[in-house]
Amino acid sequence: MQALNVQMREWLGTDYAKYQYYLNLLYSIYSFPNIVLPLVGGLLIDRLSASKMLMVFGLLVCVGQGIFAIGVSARSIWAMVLGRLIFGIGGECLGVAQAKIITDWFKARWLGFALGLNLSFARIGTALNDNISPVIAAHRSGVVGASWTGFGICGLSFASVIWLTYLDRPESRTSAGVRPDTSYKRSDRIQSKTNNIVGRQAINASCDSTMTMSSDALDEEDEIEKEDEMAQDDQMLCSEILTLQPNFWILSLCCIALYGAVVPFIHVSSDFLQKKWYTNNPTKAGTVMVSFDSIPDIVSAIGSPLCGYLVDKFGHRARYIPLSALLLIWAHVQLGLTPISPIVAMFVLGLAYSLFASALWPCIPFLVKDHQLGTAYGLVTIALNISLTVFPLVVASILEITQGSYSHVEMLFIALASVGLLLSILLNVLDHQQGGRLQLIEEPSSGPHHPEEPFEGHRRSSLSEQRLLHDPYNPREPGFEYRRQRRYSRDLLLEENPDMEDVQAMVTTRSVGEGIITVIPHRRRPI
Ligand SMILES: C[C@H](NC(=O)[C@@H](N)CCCCN)C(=O)O
Repeated sequence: MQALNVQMREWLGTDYAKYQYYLNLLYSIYSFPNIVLPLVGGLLIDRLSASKMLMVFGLLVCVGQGIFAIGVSARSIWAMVLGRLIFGIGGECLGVAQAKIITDWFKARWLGFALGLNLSFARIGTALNDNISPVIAAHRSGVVGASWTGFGICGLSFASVIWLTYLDRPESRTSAGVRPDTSYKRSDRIQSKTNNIVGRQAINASCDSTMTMSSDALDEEDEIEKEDEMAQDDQMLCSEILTLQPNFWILSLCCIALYGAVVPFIHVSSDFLQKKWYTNNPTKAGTVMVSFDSIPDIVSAIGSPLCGYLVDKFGHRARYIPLSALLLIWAHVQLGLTPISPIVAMFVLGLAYSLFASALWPCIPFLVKDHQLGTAYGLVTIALNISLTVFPLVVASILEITQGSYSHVEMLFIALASVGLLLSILLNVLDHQQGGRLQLIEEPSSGPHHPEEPFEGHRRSSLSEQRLLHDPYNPREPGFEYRRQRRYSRDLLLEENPDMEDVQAMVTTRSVGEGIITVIPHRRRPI
């Protein structure tokens, strides 16, 4: 929207004041419903399935952009508003579903890098939109052409949603050892429970059964049944939101403060930079500002996957957050209170943006249980949208009251970054007291898996870090099912030619009907 500012106003034929009202309305209508709806989206993702919901949200994005483009073609502001409303609901919930799927697949390794790469594509999209939309609009087709180009891109995005849904199907998850999606797990569990019951009845009923069960195997079966019962309870309930740990809520507050110190600034940065540095040189401002505006997004497009990689490699993810808050304070002090050229400060801002976004989102899976992930991402997305709704309005009010004084606006951003700094220090202190879960290293596994290893994947962790892991064999611990599956598939894969006898030693087989057996992977216990 901002990219097409002038051209859109000319196309709609409205005066400056009315257009500013429309522009704010189009932005607010995107964020406002997302103060609540990502929670609904997240709960649906946890209770149904991330890839099914991804399809729904992807469709909403296409429908929303289609209605918006129709509105632009017909010069109907209300159709444009409706389009943005639907686009916003779809877009933000789509982000929640994406994060959930990425976490499911990369939780044990490369999570920071994978989430960072996802952020990188969002930033590239923003930078391309900022720079290419005005060029398209400057040609014969104008803003109508630019809006329909946007619709075409949403169509391409929907095609990749379909592809992703295919890649993320239950069988691929199972064969890759990835935690199955909720709806599949539930039907699968009902089936396996039925099989267990049938198997047990068959064994109990036939004294002459050729299959005898050792007492160990019977214990194992009892444990599996107990796990099944416990897992039945592991459906995300709304009431569980209140039981999420304080560190999760502090992280959400960090999200409000830090995004609030970056995104609303990017929205006004073009005007600010022109007023402060290029007042007497509008031509230079006109040519330079496009790229200046995009510096934080471009730096973040490159920086986010790199920072994500650092987080994966060296851990300490929560420590990057106060560091990024310090960088934000530096950038805003330099921009707001000094006459030094803004280029360096804009780079620093982009670096901080990369750093906190790629550290903050990968913290979430370390703070909630697996079945709460969608809801947790939804809640942090709500925090993000509170920030994106409230602070642009605060910036607009400050500009109105101070008659356009950007020094006062910069004071707001410095204050937000400082609040982010304090909150992130508090997060680190609390996390340290609880054993440092947020600082763990998740490293790509390479060598063989040792049976005594207490957690899935190879990881360099200090003793204090390991102490907090409690019992990784406890079905109530976050990621239990995931770890069991990973152990099982890794054990099979590590054998170049898995010998059937070895495989049999890892599983219990049950005859549950004529010609039908169930295979239950054994739980490995630490030696
Ligand atoms: C994760 C976070 N998401 C957002 O800020 C969303 N509002 C979508 C932004 C899409 C890019 N303009 C982020 O991108 O850091």
